[in-house]
Amino acid sequence: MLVMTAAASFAMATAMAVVRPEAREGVGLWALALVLHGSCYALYALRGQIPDAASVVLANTLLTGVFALMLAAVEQFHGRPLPWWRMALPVALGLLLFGWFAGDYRARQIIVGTLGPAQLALVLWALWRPLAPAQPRGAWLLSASVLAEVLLMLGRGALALSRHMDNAGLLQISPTQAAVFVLAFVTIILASLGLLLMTKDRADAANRHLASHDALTGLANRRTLVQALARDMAHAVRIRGPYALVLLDIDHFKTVNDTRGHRAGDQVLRHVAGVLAARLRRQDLPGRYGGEEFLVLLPGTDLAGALQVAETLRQAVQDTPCPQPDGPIAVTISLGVCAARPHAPGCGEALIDAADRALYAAKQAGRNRVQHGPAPECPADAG
Ligand SMILES: Nc1nc2c(ncn2[C@@H]2O[C@H](COP(=O)(O)OP(=O)(O)OP(=O)(O)O)[C@@H](O)[C@H]2O)c(=O)[nH]1
Repeated sequence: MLVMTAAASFAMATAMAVVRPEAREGVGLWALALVLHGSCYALYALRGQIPDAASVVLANTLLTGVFALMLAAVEQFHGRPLPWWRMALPVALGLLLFGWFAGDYRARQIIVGTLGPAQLALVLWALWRPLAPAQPRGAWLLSASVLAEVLLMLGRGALALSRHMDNAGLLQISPTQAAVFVLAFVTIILASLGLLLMTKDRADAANRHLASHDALTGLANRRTLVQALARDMAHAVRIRGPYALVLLDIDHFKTVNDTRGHRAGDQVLRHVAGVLAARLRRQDLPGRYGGEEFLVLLPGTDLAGALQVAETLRQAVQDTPCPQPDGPIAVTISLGVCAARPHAPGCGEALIDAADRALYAAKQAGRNRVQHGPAPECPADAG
């Protein structure tokens, strides 16, 4: 069983190194912990055949190193590097105690039963603080495994303390000992899968965000806007409620690119996105519709409300120049507004076309202004 646990640890470490070779989210540190874990159990298995300094002192000290690396891995997952001394401290303490009590199996069980749970409690603390991971299923699996290991070590420590454990040693075959090794085998695998699941869930969430948001401004991208509009239309048709759109475009943006450079142009786009997002209600959805054009969806808003929102946005952009190292860039926007009480799902496209025409009118009228058009005719067959 000891050899199997060692082999499983090495195999799991290899799998983790292969599955996520970038190893930036604690996976590399966790794989290293598994290598130490495998080495520790390999040394346990050689008890009696190699000097006790290796099979007792080194093996048990390696176990404190395993838990220290697990803590470092979880901290790294959360983007908090663990100072080296916090890793070294329990290892140094372990080396001292296991060296001192090298000949006393019961005393060593008491040390493992106190130092190990204390280290693993820190792992759990680091895992859930200050906030639970957004997708907690991997963290739950890891926590349950770590908790089982903690209970196991506490139980063995308590048995040793109450002298209900004879001093025969690690390789004594007993049902308790066998259960302990099976549980240790299972928990290390489940805990490792828990961490892998955490990194996978995080990567999936990042991919979903990438697919639905504009990489430059962080706002919703065109695809998300179109999907949200279709969903909103169905809702607005059902409740026969008002719905409005604002299509806006940065004025003379080409001049910004030409005179201040493309990088400054990108910063102006980010800046305008920030101003829009800061001024809107939670239920409104601003997004980048293309190039230097933004679309704002305003559910439950009539024309008067939409004109008010558009004017607030225009004023806010005008009042907030984009800060740059070589001097702020004054920015203005032109806005086209359209509102309707949609009666057919196909009204969304008609609304965008109408807002586009209003935006064109705003540009023609001199820019830095809001224009609105009449409520559009929706496709007759769509409702
Ligand atoms: N920096 C940067 N520029 C972009 C991006 N997307 C589009 N553009 C530029 O936006 C500019 C749009 O220019 P035009 O369509 O002529 O519009 P404009 O200069 O704003 O003029 P008006 O809209 O009529 O006021 C072009 O120069 C595009 O290259 C981007 O992601 N980053």
